[in-house]
Amino acid sequence: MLNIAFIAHDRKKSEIVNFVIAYEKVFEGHQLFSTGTTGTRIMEQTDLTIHRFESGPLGGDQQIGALVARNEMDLIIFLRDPLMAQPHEPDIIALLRLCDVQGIPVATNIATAEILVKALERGEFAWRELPNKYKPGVDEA
Ligand SMILES: O=C(CO)COP(=O)(O)O
Repeated sequence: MLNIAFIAHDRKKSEIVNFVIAYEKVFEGHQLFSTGTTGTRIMEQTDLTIHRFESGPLGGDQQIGALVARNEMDLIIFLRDPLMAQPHEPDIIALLRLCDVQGIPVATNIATAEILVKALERGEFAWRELPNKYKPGVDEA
């Protein structure tokens, strides 16, 4: 069982709801998390149970980031709105940065989300369940 998070900005909410409906069977065996409003919207339209954190602007991205920092989040679908400024932009950047620090698969658009969910469906996330997972590292300059 993997930990999966859903996050979508307001003009991407319908897109993420439709995406999760389409792959509900794939997601139902996993532990699901979301920011506040995204989770409410998904639960209204599916039978999934999602642990909802605060709304994004109130700290929800950071709460998900805390799990990422501990390498406890396995996959994030984060449909960002690239055409609208967000008041909590620093939180969004921080979350994506932590995903890169830990090597967490994160989709920020629907095309990547499709590819990752198909990989999930095929069982290609088994490496996330290994005890040591991915060990982040950097090359010295
Ligand atoms: O703003 C968000 C992510 O940055 C999403 O928050 P909500 O799901 O509460 O709308």
